[in-house]
Amino acid sequence: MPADENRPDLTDLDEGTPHGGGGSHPAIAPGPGPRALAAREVLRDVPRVPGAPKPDPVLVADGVVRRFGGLTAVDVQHVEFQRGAITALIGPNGAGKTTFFNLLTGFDRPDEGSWTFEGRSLARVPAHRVARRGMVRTFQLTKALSRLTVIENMRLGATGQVGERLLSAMFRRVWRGQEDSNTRRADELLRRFKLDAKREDFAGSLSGGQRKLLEMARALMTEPRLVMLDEPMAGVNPALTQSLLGHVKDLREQGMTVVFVEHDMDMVRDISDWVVVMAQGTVVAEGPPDAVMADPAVIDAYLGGHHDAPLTEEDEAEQIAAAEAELEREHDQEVGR
Ligand SMILES: Nc1ncnc2c1ncn2[C@@H]1O[C@H](COP(=O)(O)OP(=O)(O)OP(=O)(O)O)[C@@H](O)[C@H]1O
Repeated sequence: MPADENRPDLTDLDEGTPHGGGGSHPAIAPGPGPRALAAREVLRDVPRVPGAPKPDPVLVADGVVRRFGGLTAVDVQHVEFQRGAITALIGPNGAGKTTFFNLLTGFDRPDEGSWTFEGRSLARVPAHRVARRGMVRTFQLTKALSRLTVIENMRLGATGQVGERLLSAMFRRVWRGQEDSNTRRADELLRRFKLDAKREDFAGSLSGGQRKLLEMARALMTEPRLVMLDEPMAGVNPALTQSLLGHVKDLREQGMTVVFVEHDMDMVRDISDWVVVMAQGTVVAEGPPDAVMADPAVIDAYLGGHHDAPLTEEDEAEQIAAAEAELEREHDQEVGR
């Protein structure tokens, strides 16, 4: 996404917003459900440090490194995601969140590292197999998928996930033999996501929010246990925000684990049980939303680490001398010397 769009308001980072209230979005569905309460309770005593062990981790990554030429985009030593919880992965632009998502879900390969889902290694497992094992991610509707109808997109979701171009190319082949049970499931999901009226419309004609709902509904075709959402709020207008948040919370109430990347701090605060913060490829902080957002290390990461350190006397004298010299130069120019 373009830099700076949807960036968190830093003034907002250290102010607690009451659950479900305030912020740029309308209030969301009332009160946390039983699984939300259970997830928060189970995470209550987890140490608030990067790499903290979780009581029941469903996804665990170790030493995952991805370099692009000279740039190390991801260098995650250790991170665990708690089963049944909603975990937000946040961080400034370029922190490596999407790259880390791509690595975990088999859309990209790391230079180093290992990770497991439900105790089984996923290293070198391609994306469509990762999906069949129960871990899916949403991905944006590209032009190719926009030219298919809503129901066609849903049927493709049932195939697991492969590169989008291939997905689109596979469409005709996949279409045959898939009609019955998959279509039933697709129609059920479309009803649940209130997209049934759009069944025969081209996906490209949907609004931003409806596309996000379709992405989520499509990801559920494989009956996953872990759903990874990449910026679910990007491009969603306020009218659909509440519905989207409700659906994400509903995934947790149905027993799924959710990990999402998001810049929208209201959403992060409202629905996350736990927040993992990345900066410059590494995990720099972890904890419950309000604690993380008040953490100086997090604010520092968003500010780029350029906090002013106290000046030494020498530095101060140097700065004053430089400023005086500058003033003198300006004065000389003014008087035409
Ligand atoms: N295919 C690529 N080739 C080269 N550099 C890449 C590639 N993909 C990502 N990068 C670089 O890796 C770094 C991490 O990018 P990534 O998109 O993962 O960050 P992000 O935290 O998801 O950022 P944003 O919040 O802006 O989406 C950035 O410096 C980016 O420019």
